[in-house]
Amino acid sequence: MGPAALSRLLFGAEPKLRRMMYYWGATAALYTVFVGLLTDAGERGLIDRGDALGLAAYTAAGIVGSYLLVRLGARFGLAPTGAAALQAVFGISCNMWAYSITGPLRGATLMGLMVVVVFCTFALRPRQTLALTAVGLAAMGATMWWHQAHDPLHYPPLVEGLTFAIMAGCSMTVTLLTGEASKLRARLKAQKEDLVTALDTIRTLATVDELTALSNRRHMNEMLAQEERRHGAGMPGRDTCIALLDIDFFKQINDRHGHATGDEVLRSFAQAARAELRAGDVLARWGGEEFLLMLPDTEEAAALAVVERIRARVALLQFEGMAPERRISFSAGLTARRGTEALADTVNRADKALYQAKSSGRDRTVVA
Ligand SMILES: Nc1nc2c(ncn2[C@@H]2O[C@H](COP(=O)(O)OP(=O)(O)OP(=O)(O)O)[C@@H](O)[C@H]2O)c(=O)[nH]1
Repeated sequence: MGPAALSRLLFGAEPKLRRMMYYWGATAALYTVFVGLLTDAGERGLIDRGDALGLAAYTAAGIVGSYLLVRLGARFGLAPTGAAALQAVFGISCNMWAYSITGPLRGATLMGLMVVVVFCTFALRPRQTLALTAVGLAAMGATMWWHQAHDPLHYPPLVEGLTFAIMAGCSMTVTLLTGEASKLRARLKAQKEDLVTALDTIRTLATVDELTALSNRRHMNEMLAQEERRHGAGMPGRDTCIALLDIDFFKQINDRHGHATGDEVLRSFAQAARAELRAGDVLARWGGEEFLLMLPDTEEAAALAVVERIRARVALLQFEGMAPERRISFSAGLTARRGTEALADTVNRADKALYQAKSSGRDRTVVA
């Protein structure tokens, strides 16, 4: 099994789960350092060795338990927030235990509570973090109270009281500050999502014709340049055909039936033409009632067949308010790219052919 497969097995493949596993790894490393220090203090006789080993075993079991909780929790319906809250409660219990066995070092163990608070801000909402901080303070307060009541010689009430007040002040401040940071992060995330949506809209506006949903002229120019690059890059060059299609007597349609019907004709024309194209063909609205069709890797005869298929389909279109015998027709100029000429020159030739189609009676395709 390769390292990637092993990592997937241990930490899952889903990005959110992997992030939670990463937090687990970081906290596990921190616990290991704490436990290592406490065990060392036990070896040096600063604290009871048996107590230190007991806490080390409890922490090790907690690390394994947390791993299973995060890795497998989702399978049993446990939300990541639930897993994080349980880990935080475990962290608080470690803190209570550490405070109780570390004698003169106990003040330093209170730093652990800060770690729990900061950990929560990554996985929980600010209110939930505040609630867990309150639980942590209550738990530590109870621990301190119990010790000063049962062993006032080693846990002087005044020292315990002051220590508690300092700890409560600090952890509340940290909770509130990290809460603000969380809100800021959430705001940034929302802004990022808004920007992505706005960018999507801008991209659509820049490339799509609003009325027909075809590519617009700007996008078509990009596609022409891309097609030029494709051939320029030494790809086996087959024919690229360009056709310009222009609806006949469109002004009449607008004048007689209104602009809305004119728009409807444009939309239906686009839909009908698109239905006859392959995936690689590109149809764009080139101007008012003029459309540019690019057919890559297509011989002239095949391109002509496509344009005539479009003509047959367009002729079947019917519009409300228009007599059934009033057919929509279009004129077209079609040409194949010659050698390595710029596609702009091919388009110009198609334009001239279109002009000929118009002047020789319309409803026809002239091949240049
Ligand atoms: N409804 C509608 N009309 C448009 C749109 N864009 C351009 N037009 C109209 O299309 C008409 C084009 O008219 P002409 O260029 O004279 O062409 P034609 O009437 O089709 O004549 P031939 O091309 O010579 O057959 C103009 O009246 C434009 O106002 C649009 O988006 N919607």
